[in-house]
Amino acid sequence: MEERRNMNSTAANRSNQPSSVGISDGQITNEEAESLHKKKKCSGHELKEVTCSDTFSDNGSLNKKRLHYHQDQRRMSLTSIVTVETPSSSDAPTRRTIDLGHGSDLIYIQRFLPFQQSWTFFDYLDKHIPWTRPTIRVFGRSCLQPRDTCYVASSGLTALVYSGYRPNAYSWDDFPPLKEILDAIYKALPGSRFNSLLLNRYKGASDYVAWHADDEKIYGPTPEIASVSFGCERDFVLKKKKHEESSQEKTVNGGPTKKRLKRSSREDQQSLTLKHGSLLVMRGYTQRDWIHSVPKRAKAEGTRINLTFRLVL
Ligand SMILES: O=C(O)CCC(=O)C(=O)O
Ligand SMILES: [Fe+2]
Repeated sequence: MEERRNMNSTAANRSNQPSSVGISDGQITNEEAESLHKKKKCSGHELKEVTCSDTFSDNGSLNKKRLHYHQDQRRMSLTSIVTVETPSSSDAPTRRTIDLGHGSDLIYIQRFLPFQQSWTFFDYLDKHIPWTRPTIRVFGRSCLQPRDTCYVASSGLTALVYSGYRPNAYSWDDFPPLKEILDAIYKALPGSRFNSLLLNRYKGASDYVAWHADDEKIYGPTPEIASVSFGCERDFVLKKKKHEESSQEKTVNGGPTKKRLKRSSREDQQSLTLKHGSLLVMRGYTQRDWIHSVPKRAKAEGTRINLTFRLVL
C-alpha cells in the first residue's frame, strides 16, 4: 500500500491529496439512508451523495445532467470518460465502465450486493475476521499500518510481502461467507478468477490507505482486482503516475510546462465514493499507470470494511 509497492510519484504526493473530480454514484433510497444512519454513524456523508445523485442516477440515466451543468461543471467533464452500459435485464444492477485511457479501466457497480445482506456480511466480517494492525516499514521507518488487515489465500501460492510485512494466509474454508461474495463476483465478472483476498478495516475517519499501486510481480502485468465495500462509504481516489518522460522534461525545462499542468489537472485524477455493498473492479494497466488511495476523511466516522480479491499467478 503506501507502505508497499510501487512508490513512483507516491512519496511526494503523500500529504497532497488531489482536489478530486467527483463521480456521484447514484442514490440510495430514503429507507436505506435511514437504515444506514441507524446502523452506523457515517456522519451524513451519504446524505450529501443523495443530493448530488441526479447526474448519474442509479438506473443509468444521464438525462438530468444538463440541469447540473451550471451547478457543477466538473461533473460534466466526466461524461466523456464515463460509459453507462445498459443492464442486460431490468433487475441487474447498473454497471458503469470508466475508461482511464491507454488500456486501463474501472467497472463500478454500486448496488452489487443487496443492502441488508451487505450489513449481514459487514457484521460477520467485523466480528469473525482475525484482524491485525501490523507494524510495517515505510521509507526505512517502522510504523503502525493505519488500518486493520487480514489476508486469505488458496494454499501453495507465492506469499504476499509488502512493506517488510508478510501476512499469514488464512484459508477460505475458515470464512464461508467470503466464498459467497466471491461467487457473486464471478457472476458479475464471467471468466475472471481470484485466489487471494486482502481485507482492510477502516475503524474511523483517520484510518486510511495512502497512495500506492497493487503492482507486485505476483499479480502479473495487468492484474484484475475486484474490490467490495461494506459499511461507511469512503472516497477512493486515483491519480495517474507521472511518467519518467515528464520528470526528464521537468529537469530540462526547470519546471512543469503549462501543457503538462493542464493535462495533469483533470483527466489524470478520478474519485469515486465507494458505497456500502458496491463493487469496483480495476483492470488492464490501472496498477502500472495509476496509483490509488482511500484518504482520511473527517466526516467518515463509521467503520468500513473493504475486500480486494486478486489473482496470484
Ligand atoms: O479500501 C479500499 O477501497 C482500497 C484498498 C486497497 O487499495 C488495497 O487493499 O490495496
Ligand atoms: Fe490497492
